[in-house]
Amino acid sequence: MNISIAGTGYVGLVTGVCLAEVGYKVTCFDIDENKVQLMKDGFSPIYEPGLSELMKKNSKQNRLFFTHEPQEAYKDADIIFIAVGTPEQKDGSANLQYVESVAKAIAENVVKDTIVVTKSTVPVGTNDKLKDIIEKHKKHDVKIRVASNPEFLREGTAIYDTFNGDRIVIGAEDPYVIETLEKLYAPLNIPIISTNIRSAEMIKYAANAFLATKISFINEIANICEKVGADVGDVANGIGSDQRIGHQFLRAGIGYGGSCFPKDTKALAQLANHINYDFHLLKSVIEVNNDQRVLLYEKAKKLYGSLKGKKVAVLGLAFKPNTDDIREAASLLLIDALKQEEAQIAVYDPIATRHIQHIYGDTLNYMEVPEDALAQADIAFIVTEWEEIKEIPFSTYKQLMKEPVILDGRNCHDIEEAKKEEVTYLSIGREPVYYKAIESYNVENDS
Ligand SMILES: NC(=O)c1ccc[n+]([C@@H]2O[C@H](COP(=O)([O-])OP(=O)(O)OC[C@H]3O[C@@H](n4cnc5c(N)ncnc54)[C@H](O)[C@@H]3O)[C@@H](O)[C@H]2O)c1
Ligand SMILES: O=c1ccn([C@@H]2O[C@H](COP(=O)(O)OP(=O)(O)O[C@H]3O[C@H](CO)[C@@H](O)[C@H](O)[C@H]3O)[C@@H](O)[C@H]2O)c(=O)[nH]1
Repeated sequence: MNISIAGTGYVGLVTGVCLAEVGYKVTCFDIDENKVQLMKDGFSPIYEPGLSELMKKNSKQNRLFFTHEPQEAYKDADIIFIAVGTPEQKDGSANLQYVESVAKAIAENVVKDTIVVTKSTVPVGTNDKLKDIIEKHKKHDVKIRVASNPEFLREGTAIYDTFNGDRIVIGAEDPYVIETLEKLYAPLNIPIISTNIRSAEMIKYAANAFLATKISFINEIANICEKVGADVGDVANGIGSDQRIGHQFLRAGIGYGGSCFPKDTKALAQLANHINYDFHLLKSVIEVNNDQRVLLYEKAKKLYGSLKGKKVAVLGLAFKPNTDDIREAASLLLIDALKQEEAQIAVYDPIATRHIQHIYGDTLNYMEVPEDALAQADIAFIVTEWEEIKEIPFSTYKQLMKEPVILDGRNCHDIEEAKKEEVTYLSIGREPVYYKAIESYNVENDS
């Protein structure tokens, strides 16, 4: 069975590599020529633990190929996965130009019966549209069948998730398609849920919206905890122990980011809007997240009034650990606000720095180690909970900073430890720890 993948972002490349790993011949196609050359040379264009090794192994064993020629990719394919981006448009809805252009390219190049499977996250009804586009533009008399097969992998654990997913969703109406895809995925040994195409498309948005709802819910509980002397960590543990609720996605913090939750929640709200359904709950989830993302900055403002000229360290730039992705990362909003205030900003991330550098150029100081960012800093912001950032002890902050004022957006440290170590430590949804009154501390305002 020949498999082709259109788009070599996280989803496309990981899917391609994992299917090659279980024995299929896979051709990955991308319109970005440089990216394709990089992959042909054996390098992964994205940071994802374990990916480069599997890429090299399967290329060497002649199961994994890369091309930027659509004809080479599509002509002999039995199954073509569409895995290109569906970014957010100005009004929040999903931009379908990339999936639609893949559909056209498929139509122009296929010469045999093919199943076209959409892995990209697309609004309900898109697969029907793609089928129409293919039918309209196809050059040969071949049968094109379509299926929706949404992807649930997380960045940073994408390979693990692909081999250990909770379920594979196959949305298709044609029994031949269902049977073929069930066979394709059989080596992964993951439960398959078969639905019609529209339900499969909806499952993806509903899953992301539900997880985002859990996060915004716990973040609101956190904000209340701060005001009433409760600890959100204990509360999350207390409610999460109820199996009906579960522990996952109850980590309070500075909101959700990344390439999926922000755009997919907005796209679902827009989808509802288009059918005149007011999705109140989801709109609130988005609003809560927008407020949450500026919380650390607001805490700093309450402490100091103005941040002009303050030396600040931003620890962690990626939207979460184990990825270099900065799409919709909380660090971006924080840096923008700090720049506006004319603070002096030193940033550190184990791997995402170059992407931030691309945006901010020489307006920030880029540090190779976190200690250099902390040296003589007035305030440290913990934005991404990388292991190595979590492991920095309070003693290091004390030793290096002018005065240890730590604003932790990911609740990386223990409150009692902060008290014992005599640092100022403000986190999310937990008791604030103030040490030594900096003259402008405005503790009353914080209550
Ligand atoms: N990133 C994730 O963790 C994740 C997880 C599940 C689902 N998704 C969804 O999967 C889709 C892809 O996301 P991503 O983050 O992997 O994408 P990405 O934005 O990282 O990469 C998309 C790739 O597609 C390529 N491309 C654009 N137009 C093309 C065309 N016509 N033909 C071939 N290649 C083309 C681009 O050059 C790019 O390399 C999105 O719909 C996203 O919502 C993403
Ligand atoms: O308890 C939590 C869990 C996550 N987050 C934040 O939520 C965002 C997303 O995290 P995560 O879900 O781990 O990362 P993604 O790689 O964006 O994966 C999500 O988005 C993908 C793209 O659709 C889906 O495939 C995955 O199933 C879904 O988890 C990040 O900013 C996290 O910091 C929290 O704030 N608290």
